[in-house]
Amino acid sequence: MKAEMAEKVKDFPAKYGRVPHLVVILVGEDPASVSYVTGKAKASAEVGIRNTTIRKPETIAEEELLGIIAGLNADPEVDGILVQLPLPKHIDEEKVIAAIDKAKDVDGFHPLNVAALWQKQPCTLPCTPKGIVKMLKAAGVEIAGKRAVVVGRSNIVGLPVSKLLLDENATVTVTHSRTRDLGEVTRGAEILVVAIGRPKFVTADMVSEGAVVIDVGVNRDPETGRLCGDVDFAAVEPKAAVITPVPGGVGPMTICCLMENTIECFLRRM
Ligand SMILES: Nc1nc(=O)c2c([nH]1)NC[C@@H]1CN(c3ccc(C(=O)N[C@@H](CCC(=O)O)C(=O)O)cc3)C=[N+]21
Repeated sequence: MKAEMAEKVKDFPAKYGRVPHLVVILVGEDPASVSYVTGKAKASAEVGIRNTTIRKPETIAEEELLGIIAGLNADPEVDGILVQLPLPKHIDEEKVIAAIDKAKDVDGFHPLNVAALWQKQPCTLPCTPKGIVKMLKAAGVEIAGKRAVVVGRSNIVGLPVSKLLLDENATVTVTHSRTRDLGEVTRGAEILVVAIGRPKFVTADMVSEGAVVIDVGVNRDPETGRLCGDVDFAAVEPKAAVITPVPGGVGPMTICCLMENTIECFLRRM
């Protein structure tokens, strides 16, 4: 994907006079957030997208952050705005996301983009759910008619990926912390998407032979301190038809979709 996008972007200066410009706002110094933001800058460079990262201290006032967003909204040379989440507790995340121009919302988190998604109208799709469906298709997984089980009901992954799978005509079950007999439900999955944020939560006994397993988790393994997913990969991989690893699966795909969304926002403005 990155090579294809780079090929396309190469022609943009001649065609449009400039390349797409993504602005990432990072508040505070959480090491995980710093590492994700660095990943986004690196991918931008590979694709030929201009990246500006604005770093602000943890103590920034909500008003100042909203002021920065207003400036970026008004800047004709900014195509995409991403505010790295989570934000410090004194800042209202919903208010900040809603302040971003919907046309520059490369995350697809703006309430108008969310509404458009649920109404099947054209919109910027959230990066992780979009990447998951792309991966399934690229791997030749038929989605229509399949039993898909989503573990987790967050606004950024669980809910939107459920909607996208429904749009692909899967029969979707959304499970969560209050689901009874979770293992029984997940064993019924032909496609299992796990996004709950608990290291190695999904064990081999919860997965049926031949299932397609998508692991959205980004956790630290409490024993080794290494990055790990929500799925116990070593135990589940032998049973799965296909499975995404962590690292090297959904995370990099999310970043690719962010690049794609940035290009789409740019092209809509041209
Ligand atoms: N406004 C906003 N948009 C986001 O898209 C967003 C966010 N806030 N806050 C945090 C989450 C998390 N997220 C990841 C993206 C890529 C990897 C990724 O590429 N991970 C690598 C490993 C990276 C490493 O080694 O730390 C991998 O899985 O192979 C992980 C996590 C985007 N998020």
